[in-house]
Order: sequence, then structure tokens, then C-alpha cells
Amino acid sequence: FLPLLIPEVWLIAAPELGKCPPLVSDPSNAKWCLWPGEKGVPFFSGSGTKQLPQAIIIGVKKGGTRALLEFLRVHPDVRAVGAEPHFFDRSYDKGLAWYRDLMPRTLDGQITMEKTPSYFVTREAPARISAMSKDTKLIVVVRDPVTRAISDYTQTLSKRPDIPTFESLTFKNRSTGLIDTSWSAIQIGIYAKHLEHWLRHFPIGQMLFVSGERLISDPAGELGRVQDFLGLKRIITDKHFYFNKTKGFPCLKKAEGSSKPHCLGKTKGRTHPEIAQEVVQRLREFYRPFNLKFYQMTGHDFGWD
Ligand SMILES: Nc1ncnc2c1ncn2[C@@H]1O[C@H](COP(=O)(O)OS(=O)(=O)O)[C@@H](OP(=O)(O)O)[C@H]1O
Repeated sequence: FLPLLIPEVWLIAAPELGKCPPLVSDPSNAKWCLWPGEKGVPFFSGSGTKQLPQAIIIGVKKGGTRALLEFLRVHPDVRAVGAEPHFFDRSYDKGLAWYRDLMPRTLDGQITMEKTPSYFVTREAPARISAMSKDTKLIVVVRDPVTRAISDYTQTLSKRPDIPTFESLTFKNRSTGLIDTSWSAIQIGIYAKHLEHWLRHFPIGQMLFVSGERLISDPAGELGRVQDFLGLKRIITDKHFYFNKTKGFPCLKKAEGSSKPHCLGKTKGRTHPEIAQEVVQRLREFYRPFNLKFYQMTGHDFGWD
């Protein structure tokens, strides 16, 4: 008697509230709350099954990975985990069943996604992801490695204000201009080196490189490429974005499952410290050959040089 009664309550409550039936507790599932009377779709919002991701945003740290995931989630055929699972780098021993359980439920035709930017620089990640499925689509948001390094440093500085200056961490020897490539902020930006490891396990056509710069200057354009790559209908267009002058970044007119405008939080789009021009110049010289190699490998000039 009771299981029959509960949907009756929802039948009344859901359209009135204009949101999920109150007994459905998973807010990340909100867009799959289905209203009574809608045809061809199940009523119960917990329907669907958890799938391993078919597409992963694997990097790069500070590239714009959160913006890309938040924008993609607007698509009705994309379901994504909000937090970074860090499965292929930190929690691999927990097993694929544990990983799958983190995923949101999906209906037929929907794509499951996650983002963990550290995968791109994790040596074991390519083999591990390929072992899960060699068909996994991989997305890498790349950004000028010099600004990326400064952004990375800015993040660390915000957590530990007592760290040495950017300049002193950059150089092994300031007078010879020798760069400390063991510093992760520098290391991560040597994209060509990291990519080599991925290409041992995945064909280049299974990877999409998104420009972090264009994701800011033309989010709809980059989202168009991403939707094509994922085999999705181009639903996310320039109509979904507006430029927020206060934030200084594009924001969503309506966030997923909401009718309100949405910008990313305060930790995205931080003000960077001023770095001496000669330090920036030296770093540009350092990255140039790696960037050119990366352009060659991807067939795409990102315009950093
Ligand atoms: N729309 C929008 N709003 C705010 N910020 C945006 C946006 N698009 C890209 N970005 C850039 O994203 C940078 C942070 O990158 P990630 O999200 O990959 O960082 S993280 O690795 O997950 O910490 C972040 O870097 P910083 O500017 O250095 O904070 C932003 O420049």
C-alpha cells in the first residue's frame, strides 16, 4: 500500500513546487526529476544506472578544467561528478566498483564524466584508464605554461603565504638562469613530455585539446568543439553565457538545475602576483621548444609563443 501511496504524494507536490519531489534526496540528480505526465521518461528521479565514465577531463591543473566541466554539465546528455575523484592517481587500489559508485546515475544515451587535472601528469594514469576502457575519450584543457605556473603558484601562496617568491622557486641558479624543472609548477607545463606517455596508450584522435585561453575569450566556440568530440548535439551555445564584468570572466546565464546566473567561485580567477618581466621572459624561452613540439603533436598552434 505504501509504495503506491508515495508517488501519489509526489504527483501533487512536484508540479506545485516546481522542483524535485521532496523525498528525492540527491540534488545532483535534480535535472532528472521527471514530472508526472511527462511521456517516455520514468517518473522516479533515482532511475538510471551508474556507469564508469566514457569521457574524462584529465588536465591540466589550473588550465580551466572546472569551467569546462561546469559548462558541460548544462548539457542534458552529460552527467558528471562534482568533486575530483582522484581515482587513477590516489585511489586506484580501491577498485573500479568503488570508482563507479562515485558516479551519478545516467539514462541511456547520457555520458558520464569526471575531471581530475592531476591525471595528465600521473605516469600510471594512461595505462590504468586504458585498462578500464581503451575507448575512453580524454579531454585536456591547456593554458600558456607560464601563466599556468604563476596560477599554480598563486594557489599555493593563498594556502601557505610564507612560501618563497615565485622567482626563487623558478631558478636552480639565478645567475645562470637555470630553471628548476623539478618544481611541479614548472614541470606540469612541459605538455609535450606528458603527452608522449598518453600516446603510448591512446591514439591522438581520442584526445581533445581545449584552449584555456579560448575557453575564456570564446567559451561557446570551445564548447562547440567539445560537444562535437563527445558526439553530443550542439546544445550549449553563446546563448548560455554572459560576460560578468565584476568577475572578469564568462559565466553561465543559468547553472545546471537552476534558473539563476552562475559564475565560478572566488578560487577561480585569482589575481596573480606581479612577476618580473625578465623572469617571465626566461620562462618563455624555456618553454618555447616544448610548446612547438606540443603544437606539432596535437596539430594545433595554441599561440603562446
Ligand atoms: N569562466 C571562468 N571563470 C573563472 N575562471 C575561469 C573561467 N574560465 C577559465 N578560468 C580559469 O580557470 C583557472 C582555474 O583552472 P582549473 O579549474 O583547472 O583549476 S584547478 O586545477 O581545478 O585548481 C583560473 O585560473 P586563475 O585565473 O589563475 O585563478 C581561471 O583563469
